[in-house]
Amino acid sequence: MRADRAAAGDRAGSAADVDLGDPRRPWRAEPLLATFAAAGVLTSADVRVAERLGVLTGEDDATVHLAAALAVRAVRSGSVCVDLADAPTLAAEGSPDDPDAPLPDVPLPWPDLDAWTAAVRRSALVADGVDGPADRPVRWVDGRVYLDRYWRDEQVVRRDIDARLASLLDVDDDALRTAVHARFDRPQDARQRLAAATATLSRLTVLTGGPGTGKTTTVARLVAVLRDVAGPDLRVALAAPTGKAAARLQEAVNAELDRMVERTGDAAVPLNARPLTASTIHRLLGWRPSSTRFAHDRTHRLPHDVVVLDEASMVSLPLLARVLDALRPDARLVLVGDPDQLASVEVGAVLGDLVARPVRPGPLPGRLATVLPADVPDAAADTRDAAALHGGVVRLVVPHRFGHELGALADAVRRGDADATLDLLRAGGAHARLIEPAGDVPQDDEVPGLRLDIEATGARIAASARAGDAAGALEALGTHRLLLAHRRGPAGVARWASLAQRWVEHTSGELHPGPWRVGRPLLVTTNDRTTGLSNGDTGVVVADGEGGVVAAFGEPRAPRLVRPHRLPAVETVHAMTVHRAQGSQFAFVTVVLPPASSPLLTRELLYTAITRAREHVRVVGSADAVRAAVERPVRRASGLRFPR
Ligand SMILES: Nc1ncnc2c1ncn2[C@@H]1O[C@H](COP(=O)(O)OP(=O)(O)OP(=O)(O)O)[C@@H](O)[C@H]1O
Repeated sequence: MRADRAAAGDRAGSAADVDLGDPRRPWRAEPLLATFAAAGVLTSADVRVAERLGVLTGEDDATVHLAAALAVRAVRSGSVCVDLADAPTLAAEGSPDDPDAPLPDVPLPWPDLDAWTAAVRRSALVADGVDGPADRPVRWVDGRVYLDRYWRDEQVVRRDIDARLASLLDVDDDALRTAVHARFDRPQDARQRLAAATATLSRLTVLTGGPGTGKTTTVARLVAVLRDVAGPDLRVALAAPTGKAAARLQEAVNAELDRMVERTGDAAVPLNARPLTASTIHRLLGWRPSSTRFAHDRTHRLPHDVVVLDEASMVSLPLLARVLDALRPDARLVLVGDPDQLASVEVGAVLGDLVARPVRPGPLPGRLATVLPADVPDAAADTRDAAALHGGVVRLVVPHRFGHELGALADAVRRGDADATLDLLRAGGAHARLIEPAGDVPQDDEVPGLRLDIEATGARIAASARAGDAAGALEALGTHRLLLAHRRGPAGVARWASLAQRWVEHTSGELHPGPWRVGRPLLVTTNDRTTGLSNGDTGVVVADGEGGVVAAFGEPRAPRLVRPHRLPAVETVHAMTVHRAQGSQFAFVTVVLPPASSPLLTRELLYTAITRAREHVRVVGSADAVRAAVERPVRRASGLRFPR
């Protein structure tokens, strides 16, 4: 029906009226854009921005407006740009930010690609090519259409990173070799040695690996190597995209440094200013609530000699561009993360791009071969990892923590092997399990084990919370977590969280009725300077032993206690989205998958969900849904994977 209305508008040759009841749809738009909006490909905002840009630049060609609107849509769905040749396929896959929107069900009037490209390139709205004018809002480069500001961020990243890789720092090979072998002395440490040597020699290191492959351990020890080689006063910054990830990084790095001191003695670890602190990337850059700019930028660089960014898969393209702007050209940047996980909720999949992009041959592999000849991947046997070294990419491959089955399962998903994934899930065993519901969406009585786990976790949390044992309550909070792809709908957080709440209350009863019920699991939903709590932090309300209550957050080993009246906005957390859970791990994870048709169901989503589990994962979903997820890698368009 929407398409009929648009077609009617088309015939009239004037602005079309489209679905007045739906706020996402423009109620008046030019016919071509109205048709795409009616089909759910564009939203009202996409159309409005494109039409406005047309007015400002005097461009009245509707196909150019369509390209601009698709560039806005691309950003909304996490892509940096839209490839015009690919646009029809992408549109047919539905809208990732509105999974409930229907897929286009009528053939859409896509312009002829050659004519469309020619119109875009000669438009006054568009800068044509890398050398096109700097004052146009949209840019076309090799078939890709960008909103210009994202193209500029992409250029910052591309140019800065290429410059970083073009030359090496002045380091004494013998000192480096000695330090690296001293800090990583086991045979299985080969890749970790390589990472530490890369971080010392190169101004860019990309340290990747699946869960438990030793990334954080490597960060701690490479800081020690750097200080051994470059001097104890080296200024090191540790940062992560979220407060929770930063807290985890700080804890893990300092614990590893303590272990090193235990092993080798304080004198052998010249680590000034220990313990090291970690912050969010925003805080490191000097985020100011009243400004759109960070305190540190090209004109006021960060003082650090080394910046380590953990959980780099969650870093957006614009944020990495701001980090590179703020970093001194001679400072080292170490990006650490797992590129197979879900990318940033904002624009870009920059870690994945840096791992996948073709790089020019650089000096690093040759130098590493001199320093650590036995540890450099063999170009004949390990082509991919050997070539990646030119880009500063070191991949850790030995899982040290993961249970055997969980590692194999995560690997099958990562490789896109749906049959192997289903076989491993169906084989059951101690670490993984598949529960296949009768219908498209699981009903609560189809997962009795889930109810028992949620009740048991709730009871453990409540028992510790009642006893005033904050560490025990936080420990119990990490026992089991229910994860979902969607926020709303039958397979969404809202429905499953309220079910979980009913189950928990059913067993434990209302201990202390009201908002600060003892044992209530909390999720912080905003950043708060006063308490230092960040969006995504989780905690528990515990008894304070004096008849009152206090909320406990952070790591069980060092709980942070905050009185309820000082808390920022919080929610009860019985279930969360997979996105939210990124950067956290739980002993036991249950993930409820949406129907196979959901555009949110992707390989990265399933991989991220599975790898949140330390011991066991239960996947609730149809075989079709598992297959759809494994076979659908997220496609985020970006120019970084191309030569220019
Ligand atoms: N070379 C090694 N040999 C043996 N054990 C190691 C090695 N490197 C790390 N480990 C151990 O493996 C476990 C996981 O290491 P670590 O936490 O550094 O991994 P990670 O990749 O950061 O994991 P995640 O991404 O899941 O946080 C730790 O217990 C650590 O002590």
